[in-house]
Parts: sequence; structure tokens; C-alpha cells
Amino acid sequence: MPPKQRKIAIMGFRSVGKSSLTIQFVDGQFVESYDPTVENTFTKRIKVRGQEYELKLVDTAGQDEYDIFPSAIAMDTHGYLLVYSTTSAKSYEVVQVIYEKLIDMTGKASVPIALVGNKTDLHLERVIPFEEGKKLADSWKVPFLEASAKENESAARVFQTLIQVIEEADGTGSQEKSSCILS
Ligand SMILES: Nc1nc2c(ncn2[C@@H]2O[C@H](COP(=O)(O)OP(=O)(O)OP(=O)(O)O)[C@@H](O)[C@H]2O)c(=O)[nH]1
Repeated sequence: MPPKQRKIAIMGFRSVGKSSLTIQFVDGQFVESYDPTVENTFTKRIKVRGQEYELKLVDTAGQDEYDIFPSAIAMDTHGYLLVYSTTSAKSYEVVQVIYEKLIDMTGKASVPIALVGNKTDLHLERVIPFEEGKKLADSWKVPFLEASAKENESAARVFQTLIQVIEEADGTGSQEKSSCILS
């Protein structure tokens, strides 16, 4: 079976770890330095439940509540990773604004999305409890994950989860959720 091509956009406020999660997933390394992203595209092959995927990951520039949703991002995009930092109340507010704009722009009631609360390793700096993120994701009816871009497994899990959501939206996803295989 040829690989399925899937395009994913990673969105959220500045400095929440969009690039770090993506680079951890693609290259297996954590980038300590902060270099604001304009826009970067990465590719990654992954196998989930025997199906090969060729992912195009669009790491977008950090957005704030005043930015107009970048409509070019939505071209051919199959799913969105919406990221906030568990250490930033502002980023939690902004991710909600981005969500509203995304739903308005696509004109669809349901868009494949996973919500991610990043930087869980910074325990002492946490300001958004797990339950807050979960409550928000439940209200959107999307999966919620907390993650740390310092951990490869954690970064991989967020992308695998989004692939499942995309496949379920395609009507090709199966019921079982536990058997992701990374390659
Ligand atoms: N401790 C810790 N630091 C993180 C984590 N994720 C990102 N960082 C740090 O936070 C800073 C910003 O990370 P980036 O990945 O550049 O954030 P971004 O969302 O891509 O930022 P923009 O390009 O401005 O939108 C960097 O210094 C990273 O090293 C994490 O999970 N834990």
C-alpha cells in the first residue's frame, strides 16, 4: 500500500513549543534555544496500525489573539495540532481564539484537531491544571494530551493521536485506539 499523504498544521501562541514538539518528533532531539518561527515545513514517515503515512508538518509562526487566521495554512490541511503551554495562561486564552477562527474559516462544525498542553516538565511554573485543558478539549469534542517536547515519546504521541482523529474523520479509522506502532 502506498503511504497516505497527510498535512498537519501546528498552531498556537508564541513560544509554546510548536517547533520543539515538531523537531522532537521528526529528529528526536530537543532544541533548548528559542528561535521564533516564520514558517517551516517538515516531512516525516510514520507507520500507524500497519498503514504508512507521509506527513507534511507545517510549523506555523506564533499567533496572538489579533492575528487574522492565515487562510493559506488551511489549503489541503487534514488536521490541526493546537498547542498552548501549561506555564502560560495567555497561551491558553490565545488557543481558544485560534480555535474559534479556525472553525469560522473552515465553515465546518467539526475539524480534525487535537489540543496539546506542552511543557509539563516545568512543574513549578505550571499555571494551567490538567483539568482545565481537558475541559476545553471536551467542549470542542477533541482529544486532549499534555506533553513535554523534551520527551520523544510524548511528542510522538500527540502526532499519532491527531492521525487517528484525521482517519476517523475520513471514515476509515477503526474503533481500537491502543495499537499505534512507530517506525
Ligand atoms: N522545558 C521545556 N521547554 C520547552 C518545551 N517546549 C519548548 N520549550 C522551550 O520554549 C522555547 C520556545 O520553544 P519553540 O519550540 O521555539 O516555541 P514555538 O511555539 O515554536 O515559538 P514561535 O516560533 O515563536 O511560535 C524554547 O526555548 C524551547 O526550548 C518543553 O516541553 N519543556
